[in-house]
Amino acid sequence: MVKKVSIAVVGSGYVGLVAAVCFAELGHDVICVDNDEKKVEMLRNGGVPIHERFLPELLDRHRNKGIVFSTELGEATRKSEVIFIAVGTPQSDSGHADLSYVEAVVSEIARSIDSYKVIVEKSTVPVYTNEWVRRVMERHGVERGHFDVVSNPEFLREGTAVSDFLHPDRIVVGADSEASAALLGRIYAPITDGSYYEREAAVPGPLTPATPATILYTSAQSAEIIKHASNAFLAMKISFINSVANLCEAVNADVKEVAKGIGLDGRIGPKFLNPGVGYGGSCFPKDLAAFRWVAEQQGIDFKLLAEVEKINSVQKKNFFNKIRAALWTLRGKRIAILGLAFKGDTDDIRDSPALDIIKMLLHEGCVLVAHDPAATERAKEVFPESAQIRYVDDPYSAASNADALVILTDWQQFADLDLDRLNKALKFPIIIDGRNLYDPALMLEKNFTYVSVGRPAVYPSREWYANKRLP
Ligand SMILES: NC(=O)C1=CN([C@@H]2O[C@H](COP(=O)(O)OP(=O)(O)OC[C@H]3O[C@@H](n4cnc5c(N)ncnc54)[C@H](O)[C@@H]3O)[C@@H](O)[C@H]2O)C=CC1
Ligand SMILES: O=C(O)[C@H]1O[C@H](OP(=O)(O)OP(=O)(O)OC[C@H]2O[C@@H](n3ccc(=O)[nH]c3=O)[C@H](O)[C@@H]2O)[C@H](O)[C@@H](O)[C@@H]1O
Repeated sequence: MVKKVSIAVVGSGYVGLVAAVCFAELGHDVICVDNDEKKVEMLRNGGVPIHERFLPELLDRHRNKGIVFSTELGEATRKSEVIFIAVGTPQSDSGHADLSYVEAVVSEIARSIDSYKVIVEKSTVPVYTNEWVRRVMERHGVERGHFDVVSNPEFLREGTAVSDFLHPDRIVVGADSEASAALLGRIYAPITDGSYYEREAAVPGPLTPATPATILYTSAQSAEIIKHASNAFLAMKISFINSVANLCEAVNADVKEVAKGIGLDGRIGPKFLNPGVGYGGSCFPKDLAAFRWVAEQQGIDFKLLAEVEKINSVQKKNFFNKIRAALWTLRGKRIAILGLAFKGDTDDIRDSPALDIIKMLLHEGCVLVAHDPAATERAKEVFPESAQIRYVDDPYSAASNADALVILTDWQQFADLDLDRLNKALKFPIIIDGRNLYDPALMLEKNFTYVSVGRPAVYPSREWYANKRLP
């Protein structure tokens, strides 16, 4: 039997909405608050603002039962035992995290509080934010005994957010009081005691009743550092393999083989060793900058982080140069673009490397025809349709009569394309693949010029060219 906790989640973005729905799925009573009235209206009326697997089903299951949507933070504060803050913490001009949204929420909580509350940092924040939250509460006249502050960072990935949330590698709870640690323990109990995984309609994932989720209790500062250090480490792994990929290209080695060989070492592991067009998204770039700032503030020169960022930025330029090298000149060339989102399975284009590369191509005077299974509408807000860029509904229309096709996002749909159809659709069968979705040997067999990342390029044979009458 779940011991219900009444929870307010502030922010209905990727993290807030997924957390709120998952807390309802775990049996708690949730009020999800956002100050964006349109979004709240949409959520109340059955809309789903983000592309995330399992989210529509869970929303249907819990809407107006376990979860309600509201714009009233004061009321939600009074009705809840625990308030999770999941608003944005974007990068400011000087690199550090802009915590003004967090501060605004804390001030509102302080103005509304009427009994003991646990305030939880769910947003990614720099170390000592927990201390600042306490100070803001006190400045508003709330006594320390009336609240606790906990850091409970979120590790979900977009695209697999619901399943990540309900099947986490770990739950980190940075609590400085026993009462608040116990309350957080109660919230996550169904997944730490395994009872959730016994349920018939439980969201599937790797955890089972016998191997439930692990909860790690730390100090608030440690929890804050764990979040930044985790993202920085993952970004470092990507920049590392991108550098190895560049070396592989220079010596005719295959980075896929190399990554497999490295990843089989249990101390390294196989994940996050896919080279590509550089990492993007709303988190790695901003969290790396924020972590670097945190280190700087403490007088620590964490040079490695700057190098990770530099490698990432150069990787995008390297890939653009590959496109140029494959096409010789770019002005007026018609290029099919597959992928706009920062990675597959999401409609999120924030800090998408695809958009950076599109910008470079447009700057060179290319004519682009782009397709993405979910992110097109968002991309149109950045690059509105014009004589230079059009958006189409399927990959083959994008390829039709194009001088080359460029793959920028790792959607499974792009890995499953009919290569014969694609070859016929393109004016020249040239693919520059920033996500290594195809086996070069197969591409050779299918008569493509195929350039990928960290692997030898392949070119159709002379006989094939001789038999093909070029348009
Ligand atoms: N997107 C992701 O995959 C992950 C994000 N995070 C962190 O979680 C935090 C939130 O990220 P996202 O969900 O991506 O942000 P988001 O930008 O998608 O959503 C933030 C939401 O907060 C709302 N909001 C802002 N101020 C508010 C206020 N005063 N009252 C009520 N609502 C308010 C906004 O209207 C928006 O709906 C960030 O710190 C991020 O670094 C952590 C793990 C994963
Ligand atoms: O703090 C956050 O917001 C989240 O940031 C990342 O999640 P996310 O940004 O959703 O996506 P990832 O799957 O980590 O991918 C990030 C970027 O790295 C790229 N990537 C990833 C893996 C890889 O091997 N190679 C690679 O280039 C992706 O294409 C994407 O552009 C982390 O993986 C989450 O644990 C974390 O909670």
